[in-house]
Amino acid sequence: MALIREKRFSQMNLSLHVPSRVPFQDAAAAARRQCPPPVAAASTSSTPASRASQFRLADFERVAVLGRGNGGTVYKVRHRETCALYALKVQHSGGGGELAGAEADILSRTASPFVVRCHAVLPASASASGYVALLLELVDGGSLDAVARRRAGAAFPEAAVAEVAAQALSGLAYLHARRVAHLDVKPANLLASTDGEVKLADFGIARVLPPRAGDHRAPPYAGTAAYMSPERFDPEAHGGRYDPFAADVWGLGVTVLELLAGRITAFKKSKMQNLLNCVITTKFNITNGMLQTTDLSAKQQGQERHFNNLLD
Ligand SMILES: Nc1ncnc2c1ncn2[C@@H]1O[C@H](COP(=O)(O)OP(=O)(O)OP(=O)(O)O)[C@@H](O)[C@H]1O
Repeated sequence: MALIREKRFSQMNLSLHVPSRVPFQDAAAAARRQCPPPVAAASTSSTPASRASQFRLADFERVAVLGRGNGGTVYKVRHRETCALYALKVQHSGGGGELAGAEADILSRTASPFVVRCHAVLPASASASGYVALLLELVDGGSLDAVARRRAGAAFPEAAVAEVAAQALSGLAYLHARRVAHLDVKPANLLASTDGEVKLADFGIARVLPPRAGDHRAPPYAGTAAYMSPERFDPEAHGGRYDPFAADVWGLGVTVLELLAGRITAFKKSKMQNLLNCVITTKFNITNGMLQTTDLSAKQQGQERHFNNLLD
């Protein structure tokens, strides 16, 4: 419970120490530059995260702060040479370096339109000692949490939630097929673009799990309590085991309910499963808490972008 309290407390206090100075120029310098209209670097770029040596922090100038979390600060940055826009997640070395490395390691295994892309890991250098930064694809609409806050508690239209659910499930299906469990699925970790794309982000506590059937021993307690399934919230009462993949589906279920209701609601497991199966319009299917998919591509082609107007 102490860990739960610690996590809840840290979630309330989003102004935890993050570096106030990072070694790249700020918006004033950016404004002096002659750049064409800003474009985000292509999410389908062939730049793998492992080619980190191509980029240095000094290659970027800061445009704005996109968000702050427990892991660090995320900046909107512009590449000086190409003027391409990125998100730069800067983490402090007090444990953050290791975490950023794990996050980068997982992101470097992924190349899905439904998962935020990591273009490079920018390691600490002599001039930037203590900082580790992930150079991420910029998702220009921000998190669904922020979108929901702008709507001041108004529920999302069902068609928009269906679209969010379908894309998030596509991301989870992709990850789970590679044995990656996200473990922190919630509106704050789903990013939306003004083009209507939804992407899973923040792999700070994600895990690559060994190929083994059945339940896994519960990973160390981490995540966001409100989005945890009962067996994850209290593993001891469930034999110390839960399925991390089913836990992701649960987190998405709570997310869907929250977007539909405009707040977190109480529910039973069966209700969650029925709700997800009703709201999703693709061939996804939730059976016994697990995500089943068939013929992803056929359904993806038919997706509509219902929630675009929410981002205005
Ligand atoms: N690629 C991105 N494009 C646009 N905005 C982003 C991007 N990545 C993160 N953000 C913004 O920054 C915020 C914090 O990012 P993120 O969740 O990755 O940080 P964190 O420190 O790991 O957070 P947490 O404390 O929830 O674990 C997000 O909620 C979002 O608003």
